[in-house]
Amino acid sequence: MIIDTNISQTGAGVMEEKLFTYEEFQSLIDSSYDGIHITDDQGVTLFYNKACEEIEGIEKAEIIGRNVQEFVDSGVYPESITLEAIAQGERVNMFQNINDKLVMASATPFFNGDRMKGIIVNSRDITSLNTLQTELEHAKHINENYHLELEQLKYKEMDSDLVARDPAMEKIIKLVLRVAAVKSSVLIQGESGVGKGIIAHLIHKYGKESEQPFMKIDCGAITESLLETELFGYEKGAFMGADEAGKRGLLELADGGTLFLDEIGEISFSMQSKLLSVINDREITRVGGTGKVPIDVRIVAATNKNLERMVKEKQFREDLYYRLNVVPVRIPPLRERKDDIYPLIMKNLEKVNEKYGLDVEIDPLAVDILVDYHWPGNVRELENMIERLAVTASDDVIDFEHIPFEIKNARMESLAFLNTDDSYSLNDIMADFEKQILLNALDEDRNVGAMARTLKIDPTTVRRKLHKHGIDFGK
Ligand SMILES: Nc1ncnc2c1ncn2[C@@H]1O[C@H](COP(=O)(O)OP(=O)(O)OP(=O)(O)O)[C@@H](O)[C@H]1O
Repeated sequence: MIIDTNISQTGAGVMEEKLFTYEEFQSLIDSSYDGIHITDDQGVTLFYNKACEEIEGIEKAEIIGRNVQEFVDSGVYPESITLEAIAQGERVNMFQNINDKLVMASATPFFNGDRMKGIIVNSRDITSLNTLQTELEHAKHINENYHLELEQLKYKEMDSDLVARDPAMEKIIKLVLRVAAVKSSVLIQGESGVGKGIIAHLIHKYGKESEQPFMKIDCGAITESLLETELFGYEKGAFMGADEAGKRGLLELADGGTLFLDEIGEISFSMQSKLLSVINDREITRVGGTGKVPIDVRIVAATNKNLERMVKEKQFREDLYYRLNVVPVRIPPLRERKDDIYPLIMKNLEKVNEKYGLDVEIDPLAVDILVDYHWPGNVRELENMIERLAVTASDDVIDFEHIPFEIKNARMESLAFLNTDDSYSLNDIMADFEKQILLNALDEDRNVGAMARTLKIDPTTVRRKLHKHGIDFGK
């Protein structure tokens, strides 16, 4: 028992067993939260409840007795689920955009024997569900960001010496905090003095193994045989002059923690193979020994060389490169993160003042010039420069005249182009400017692709312009 097979527009004979009067039935379906829309087998509306009025924005009086096709024709319905169910002779489900709402609808034919008598459509406004889901996702996103920001606040408090004010550097810190949480190998690339060492420390410090040892070795600073014994250790009597008791290598000493391989681009091919076996097998053999010692170390490597190019030129093993470069971190040179320069100047001035018991200040014009400078030696050069300026400044103020000629000159050179004389045409000035800009963007690697990205022009144009200005750019 629900709907009389003699269902009609007037509602006469609605209930088979007269459990409800027509009015009772009407108020029953009106109390439904879902929209209920009943039509005959042609799509003419017989019932239309209150929820439908709210969802679809159509008044009952307007729709009763009319064919739903009219509402499709007038654009109220994008398409009619009722007509679709009539055409198919079976239930149809659909999501529809009606009345600026997202509506989930289901149209079910009802029959008298084999003969279709009409269609009943149930509809539900799921806009709010959708909004809720979006809000939930948004909240999750905010939550993640808060988490990261909290981490960053924590790092700012703990690493008050580390400057990362520029958005480029902030991005790196976010990445570093993420990779710190997992044990993947990290390859840090960047010019000399950009802070690769400081970032390697940060990865260890924020990792789960921060209580475990952090060991560092500069692979470029020692001979191959020394590097081998330093890394792998040796058994007693392994070679002449060896320590009687043998020695544990850094890979063993860093067990459970981090081994920082600085200047990884400097290691020989045979050393590369040995390192690759260690990473693959997670065990080592000491020099002069035969036994295997298991190790569990996170490898962080750094280089100022272009390892990718070295791989292409067969100077670095490709398999080792991929093993090390699981998470690549590229630290931009200081000239590409100008927002860091001012805080670095102030921080270093404060450090030098404290170290030598000084009270030196810096004149704003001097700051301007230092911020404008392209710092080829990056943060290390800046640190040294501030120390030098602070300890030699007369009257406790670093002034314009204290700034070394080469730094002032770099700025003057660029300004000089603006001083035209009769023989100097606009084209000459522009050409000189262009050349200077190209020279500034030219990195140690002479990488045309990187230059193109920095200058936001295509590599062919970079090549053409370098050629035009007679700048040597390798390949
Ligand atoms: N973001 C920074 N904030 C504060 N000091 C920094 C920052 N980056 C680098 N430094 C300082 O600059 C100096 C050089 O940094 P670091 O040795 O980490 O550079 P690097 O890239 O490893 O250099 P290299 O390639 O020559 O080994 C260090 O004294 C370091 O403390």
